Amino acid sequence: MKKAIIFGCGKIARGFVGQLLYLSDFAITFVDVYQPIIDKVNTDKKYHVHVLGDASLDSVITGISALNFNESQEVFDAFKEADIAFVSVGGKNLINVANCLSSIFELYGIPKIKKNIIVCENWADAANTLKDPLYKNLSVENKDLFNKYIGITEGVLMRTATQPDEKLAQKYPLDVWVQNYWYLPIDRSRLITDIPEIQSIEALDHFGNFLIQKMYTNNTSNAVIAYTGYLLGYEILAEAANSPEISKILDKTYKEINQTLVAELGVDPKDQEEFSKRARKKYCDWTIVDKITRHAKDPLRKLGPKDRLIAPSRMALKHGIYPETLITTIAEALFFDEPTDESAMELKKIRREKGIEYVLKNVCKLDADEVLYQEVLKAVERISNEGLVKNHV
Ligand SMILES: NC(=O)C1=CN([C@@H]2O[C@H](COP(=O)(O)OP(=O)(O)OC[C@H]3O[C@@H](n4cnc5c(N)ncnc54)[C@H](O)[C@@H]3O)[C@@H](O)[C@H]2O)C=CC1
Ligand SMILES: O=P(O)(O)OC[C@H]1O[C@](O)(CO)[C@@H](O)[C@@H]1O
Repeated sequence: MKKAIIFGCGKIARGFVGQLLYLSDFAITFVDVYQPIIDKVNTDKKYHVHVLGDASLDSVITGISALNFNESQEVFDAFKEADIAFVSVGGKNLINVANCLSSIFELYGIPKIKKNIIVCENWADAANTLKDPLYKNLSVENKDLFNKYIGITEGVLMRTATQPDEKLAQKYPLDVWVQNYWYLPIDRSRLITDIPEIQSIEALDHFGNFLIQKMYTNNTSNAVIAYTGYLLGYEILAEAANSPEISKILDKTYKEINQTLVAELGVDPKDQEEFSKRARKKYCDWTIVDKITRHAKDPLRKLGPKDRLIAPSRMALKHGIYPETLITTIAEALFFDEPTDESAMELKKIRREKGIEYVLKNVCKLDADEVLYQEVLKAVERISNEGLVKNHV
């Protein structure tokens, strides 16, 4: 049996990468930092992936075990034995994975067997975000070995792995409810050796800016639906996406996005239009019952300069396109104050104590004299006058 190691044991690790590996006959070792999930994997030794809308495609995943990242010798052994490695921990945690891995390599060396690590995150420049700090911390000798034996590449995640309601999550903590979508393209150019055959994973020769195109189409429009939907009082993403108010906004959003990405990335206009239609269809899909609060979660990350709102808005303005709905969404995201979301509570605290302009400068990293900064301030005033944020100030 082939072996894989997955850093992260969350919804995408278990519910997407894990299912593809299981169906391709791999034994899987998950490595996480959250002990309860590790214990649960090791006790139950199986979990169920529920494919929304078609239960005949469900899998009961077996052949699994889990480690804590602090079990360094065991993590090293599992990495050494693995035919392939994946990472899916949330982009902002990649630095932590990089530090853990470089410490492990410094302790036990770099296995002299060519191996690829596939980074699976919604994060601009995901592969380098892991690779650069990992590499920097290695000794000269290990840097040489790393260059010879380790490839770090990235994939584009287009399957949604939903957040189940509390009762289900408590009863079946390892199970995952996922979109009926399977394709996982990765960038071939950064592989150090061929990858083993895995169902639905394809190494693309012309990967280029695919991750950026996906993030600034799917995740950008997802943010429009989520932050607007939250302020309008919707709970489920598909309800918001299909609502008359948000449908109208989305007509404009996809135009803004498509024009921007055609200008910035040089992608084919027809392809980009089709790509954006698929994104819209996905978020309007009633079979994917998923909470707005999950999609809007972590606004401090999502308002960052390289993330789904600020970066494409800047690109649009640079090309003379006015991203009206993206600007409004930035303003709305500033008021996402879901009490169960730590990042939202932190944002609210900063906003209340230091003001909107402070957030724009320090979270979004906007300059006070740039157009986007001024336009977001106008949008904040507009949505405040419209009464949209009256319960969220
Ligand atoms: N859930 C979804 O529908 C989709 C998620 N994504 C992206 O996939 C990534 C993972 O998302 P989810 O699986 O939904 O998140 P999740 O929150 O369900 O799982 C993340 C897991 O990583 C673990 N973790 C955090 N720091 C770690 C570290 N230093 N070392 C090892 N494990 C660590 C956490 O304990 C958790 O188990 C994110 O970048 C997300 O943006 C992309 C497309 C769809
Ligand atoms: O936490 P993030 O970055 O929004 O990642 C999860 C999102 O990615 C998506 O798959 C978008 O492609 C959404 O369905 C999901 O909300």
